[in-house]
Amino acid sequence: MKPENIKKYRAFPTVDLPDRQWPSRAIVEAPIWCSVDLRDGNQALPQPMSIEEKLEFFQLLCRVGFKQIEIGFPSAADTEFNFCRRLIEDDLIPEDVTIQLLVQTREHLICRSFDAIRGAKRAIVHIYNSTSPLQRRITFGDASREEIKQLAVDGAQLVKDLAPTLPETEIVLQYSPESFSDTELDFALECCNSVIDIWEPTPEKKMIINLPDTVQWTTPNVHADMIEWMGRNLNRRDAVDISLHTHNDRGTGTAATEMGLMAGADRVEGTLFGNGERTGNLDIVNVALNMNSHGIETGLDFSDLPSLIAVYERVTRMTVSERHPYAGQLVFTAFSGSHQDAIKKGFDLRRKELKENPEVPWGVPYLTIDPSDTGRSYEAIIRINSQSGKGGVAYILDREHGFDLPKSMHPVVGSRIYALADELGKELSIQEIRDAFFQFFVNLQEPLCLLDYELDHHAGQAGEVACHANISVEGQERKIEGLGNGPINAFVHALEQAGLKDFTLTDYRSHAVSKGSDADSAAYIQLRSEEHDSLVWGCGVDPSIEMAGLKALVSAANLLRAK
Ligand SMILES: CC(=O)SCCNC(=O)CCNC(=O)[C@H](O)C(C)(C)COP(=O)(O)OP(=O)(O)OC[C@H]1O[C@@H](n2cnc3c(N)ncnc32)[C@H](O)[C@@H]1OP(=O)(O)O
Ligand SMILES: CC(C)C(=O)C(=O)O
Ligand SMILES: [Mg+2]
Repeated sequence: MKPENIKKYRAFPTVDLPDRQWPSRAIVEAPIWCSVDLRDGNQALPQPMSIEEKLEFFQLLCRVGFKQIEIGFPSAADTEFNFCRRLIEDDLIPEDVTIQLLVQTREHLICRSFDAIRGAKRAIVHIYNSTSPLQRRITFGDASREEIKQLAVDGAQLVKDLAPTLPETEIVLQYSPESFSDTELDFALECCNSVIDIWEPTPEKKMIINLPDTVQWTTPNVHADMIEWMGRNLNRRDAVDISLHTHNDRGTGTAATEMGLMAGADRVEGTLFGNGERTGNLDIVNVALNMNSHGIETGLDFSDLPSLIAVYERVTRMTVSERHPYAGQLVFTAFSGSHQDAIKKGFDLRRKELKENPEVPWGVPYLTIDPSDTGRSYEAIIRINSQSGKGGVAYILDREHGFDLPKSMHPVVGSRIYALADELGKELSIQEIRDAFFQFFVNLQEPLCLLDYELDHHAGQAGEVACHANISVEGQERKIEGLGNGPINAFVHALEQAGLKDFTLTDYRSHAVSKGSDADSAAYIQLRSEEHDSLVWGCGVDPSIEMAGLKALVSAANLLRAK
């Protein structure tokens, strides 16, 4: 903003609460959760959900484990009303789930809402009126505090009067001093206490006081102070569940909710992935998974985020951004080399430690949780572009293609492959990484090519093997033979006899390839150039472990010649 424009804004007042307790408290248990996807989320969609879409979303919320679900604003529109009727008439509300509806403290709207819930076993009737000075002055045309409090009182009284007309329905009252976030605390308290006094809740039959961070005007610590102050001063505190309802205007919905819980709130309203007015409601997935990541059970099952996202994106026509906490496509993905190195080492060590102790606590650098706990596959964790490192390339070749490269081979393979990504100016797919590995290191046949070979295991002195091989060198076929204490040594000897050995074999590994359609073996051979004192690694892949070794040697010899 330009300085002259900033002058029109004012600092937000803080709360005088020198003995505040919340900063030294920790979250140790989950709150009561209430999804407001079908109301606050829905009311903010360019194209609100149809009845069928709301129904699919409702069933999804039930599967996740929500026991309280705000299903809409039935007095607002026929779709909303009919959705509520559909749930009740088709008996679609699970026994342990309570529906909640929202309604302004206006008589005709409350009456219509009662028509909507007729026949329900239990319903939370959520009434609200705006209370802030801004709304009193602007929305309600300079209404006095008394007039605004009266809206709350009249609304609560009407709900109390109507409740006995639905004897089969247990009515729970919820009151929101809407715009609580910029309401004077003493006035918010006055409105809430008036409603509590009318409803007369008991610890056995509680009511809900929802304190909405309708528009976030200030920092989350002030929100927490406000919640702690209200908790200390509300009438019948033991008969009231204090509920949080944060939005995200300052990008601090999650922080405000977590601090609000530390400040004593009992309940949290929010939506999946933070859909809702403007910057959205609190993202419940975020808060619940934050709790899981500290070892707290929440009663909400977010173990398959990809399938949740698929339904959410289809029915709301919103998208989950790539950087969205826990849910975004890229939030567990490392492109950069140093992160990949640490993650690969973390996973390797974890695999080892788990064998000794299946309960070993989570601890992988850069990953606050195990991505597989939210249904994310490991393949997305490390992706390769020009910023990547050897560890990342080795991880993909191992995890995705089954090639467990010797550690000293990582630098040469890594640098060759991320240089290719740089050259192409793009991320390499898993298949492209395999193709590049094969192109540069595996079964190389130029200029030296092993056409076929035979081994005689009873040749020479005890234990020696004779190798008779047909090779071609720059297109010229030759027959060569040699003796050694194994096939590779015998082949090396054959090359030496033919004047083709200008190297020393310095390392050799092999293993069965655990991925892929064919059962293959992979062998890795390191050669040192006798002339240039340089080292190269080559790889051979073949169904026969013997042939894989010979191919690895030929690949390495070819790489040495290309130096
Ligand atoms: C922060 C939140 O998310 S609050 C929830 C917001 N959600 C929605 O509004 C979605 C559903 N709403 C609707 O469909 C409509 O607004 C309805 C059906 C509820 C009401 O429709 P209408 O009466 O046609 O229009 P509208 O909402 O503009 O009504 C505004 C009037 O209600 C008054 N009003 C607003 N809230 C309240 C309240 N809680 N108690 C009493 N009066 C209220 C306003 O002061 C205004 O009065 P005025 O006409 O004398 O100026
Ligand atoms: C109706 C209330 C709870 C609301 O959605 C808000 O204040 O944000
Ligand atoms: Mg809201």
